[in-house]
Order: sequence, then structure tokens, then C-alpha cells
Amino acid sequence: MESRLTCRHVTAGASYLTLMPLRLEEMSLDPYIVVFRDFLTEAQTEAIKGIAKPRLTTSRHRGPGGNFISSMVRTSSTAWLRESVDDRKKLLVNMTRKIEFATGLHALESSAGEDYQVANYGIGGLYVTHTDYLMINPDPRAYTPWEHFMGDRFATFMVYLSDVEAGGATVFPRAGVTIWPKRGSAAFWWNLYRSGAGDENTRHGACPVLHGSKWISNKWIHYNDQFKQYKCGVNTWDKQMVP
Ligand SMILES: O=C(O)CCC(=O)C(=O)O
Ligand SMILES: [Fe+2]
Repeated sequence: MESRLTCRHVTAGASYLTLMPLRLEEMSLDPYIVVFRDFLTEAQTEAIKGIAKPRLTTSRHRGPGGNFISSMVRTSSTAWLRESVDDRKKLLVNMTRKIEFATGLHALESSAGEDYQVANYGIGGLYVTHTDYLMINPDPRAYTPWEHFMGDRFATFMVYLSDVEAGGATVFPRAGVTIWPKRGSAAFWWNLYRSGAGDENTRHGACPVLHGSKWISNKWIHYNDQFKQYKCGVNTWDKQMVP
């Protein structure tokens, strides 16, 4: 069967990208998952790891009761980095601006994008399959006013800050996609349909690191701030197929 997946250069109508288009590789059309090759330079990935290293603590994730816990579901360390803090402002703000150009989404305002979450996995480090969207409890009281204001995690922009010598792939079992970590590459996918409903087929996980160490950085982009660029569509299951 002929593959419908393509690779292309992306300028997204942004003059900033005209002289250095992004290199996009489609990994899946439904759900829509792409990889941007060489999104960050080696110097940028090293600088981000340098800022994150002294701030790493045991990773936590949302547990069955809705609160954040650490468990064997996710065995990594994480640090949260906010763009506005002085020592990192230029690097992180530029990175977020580039994410905005690449995706057409708002990501810099605190209501649109979360702080960067940098994660480091040692040998055996993994993240069991999960969805990145979190607001699955039908009881609205389960969420804070701020969570209601931002909406759920519409899209994920995840940059690999390291190569991994063996293991450590990001896998989407339902979509049949495997992404091997490559320093500077970035994976992007939509967690929600255009309507805001969660797309179960975006379920993904991080395979155990077998040799070496793995570093990633997540920027989660939220739903409610995007309503001007991305209309909600007529049907619940309408999808985004950009960039
Ligand atoms: O490390 C990976 O490859 C995936 C990480 C992930 O899914 C997450 O942090 O939500
Ligand atoms: Fe995830």
C-alpha cells in the first residue's frame, strides 16, 4: 500500500522561518503525529539540560484520585522551567516563539502553555502508556478554576534533549508509531479533537532506557486560548491535520 505520509519544509507563513524552514516528518495522519528534525541546536539542548539539572526531583503524575503522585508508572526526574525567569529568559522565550510559529498555536501566555517540563530517565527509566490530557473526570469539581480557565492539554510539543544509546523510544501503540529519540528533534501531536474531546488513540508511553540516559522537554499547550486560530469544528470527532 502506498504511504500517504510525507516529509516537507514548513514556514507556516512566518517570515522568521523563510530562511530556515522547519523539517517536518509525518509519523501518523490519524491521530496526527509529526516530528520536526533539528528543531533545537546542540548548544540549545545542552543549555536547557544545564538549567534543569540542579532542579530535578522525582517525577509525579496524576493518580487515580486526581492528585499528583510518584509511582512505578513513571520512573524519571523532572524540573519545571518558567520562561519569564531571568537566567533563561532569552533561550526559553525564543524556543516558545519557535513552537508558536511551528504549530500556529499560542504557547507563551501562561494561560496557553504550561512551563517547560524537563524530564531525565536513567537506565530502566520509563513512562507507562497514558494520555497527556488530564480532565477526564465528569465531575467539574475535580478541577481548579485555573484548570477550567485553561482547558485541557490540546497539544504536546516534546523535544528530545539527548540521543539514547539503546531503548527509550516514545511509542503510540494504537497509532502504530515509534519515535526514536534524536537530540534536537521534536515530536508534536494533538491530544484533543477540535471539539475539545480527548483522542484515546494518542495514548503513548516511553520505553525503558536500556543504555545511556534520556532527556526530553515537554511544552503542553492548552485548549481554551486557541479558539481564534483553531475553530472547534462541526462534529465532535473533527481533527486537526496541521501543521
Ligand atoms: O519520554 C517520552 O518519550 C514520553 C514522555 C511523555 O509521554 C510525557 O512526559 O508525558
Ligand atoms: Fe505523555
